[in-house]
Amino acid sequence: MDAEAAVVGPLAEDLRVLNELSVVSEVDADAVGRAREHLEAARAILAEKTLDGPYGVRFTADGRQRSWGNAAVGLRNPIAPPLEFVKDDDGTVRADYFLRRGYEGPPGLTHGGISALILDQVLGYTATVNGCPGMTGTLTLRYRNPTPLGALHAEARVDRIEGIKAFVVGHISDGETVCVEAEGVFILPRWARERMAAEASAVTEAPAQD
Ligand SMILES: CCCCC/C=C\C/C=C\C/C=C\C/C=C\CCCC(=O)SCCNC(=O)CCNC(=O)[C@H](O)C(C)(C)COP(=O)(O)OP(=O)(O)OC[C@H]1O[C@@H](n2cnc3c(N)ncnc32)[C@H](O)[C@@H]1OP(=O)(O)O
Repeated sequence: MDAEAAVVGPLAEDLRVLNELSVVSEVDADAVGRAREHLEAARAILAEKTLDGPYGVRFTADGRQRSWGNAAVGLRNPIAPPLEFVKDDDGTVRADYFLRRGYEGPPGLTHGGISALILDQVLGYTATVNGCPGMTGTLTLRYRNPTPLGALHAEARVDRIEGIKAFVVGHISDGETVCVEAEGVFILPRWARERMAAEASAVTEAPAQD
């Protein structure tokens, strides 16, 4: 982990814990007030210097990609569980992750929208690392069984690629039972196709070099 990650990663992790405590803490009103005074002090320090816009995608000096603001995988983003992906030799992508009690939807269970967030990211990443990056065009979910909170597993594989479209399938399980199944169509957008075509023709038309 690089030096910046070692500083900002633990901040996001602290905020994940605070998010859960906001839901489950049973301390009295006086204690809540005291906690908020500390949070106000932290807010003032962190707000001293900020980006003007979203984090976006950044690159390190050696070319590694940082999606640190991403709501599913972002190292800096306390909303992100976060997910960490492993890619198998056959192109399958897997993630073991843990959902704290702040991700609740139905009582005691994972919110269905959170499962959609996770599957969108897992399937989209799978398309990208299998050579067909794209925006989510359509994401179809089947909520087969209730999804618990806690330790969960997601995985995805490319079903087929048709030109600019990757058809990806995947699921979330609790280790034993498949809870949510997903199918996604990921499409290389027109603007990206046009940019790539322009770059290809610029290379073709470049004068020969001695
Ligand atoms: C070098 C550049 C690389 C560029 C990479 C670009 C993106 C990569 C982004 C991230 C990758 C990184 C990691 C992955 C992680 C993240 C996963 C989360 C991703 C998201 O969270 S992302 C947010 C939600 N997502 C949107 O915000 C999309 C909004 N929307 C649009 O940006 C356009 O709407 C788009 C691009 C979908 C299509 O636009 P377009 O102009 O390219 O489409 P066009 O009309 O040319 O159709 C071309 C062919 O796609 C078919 N088609 C069109 N729309 C369809 C649809 N909705 N469903 C199924 N098929 C569809 C047509 O039927 C035709 O098919 P056919 O050729 O067979 O006739």
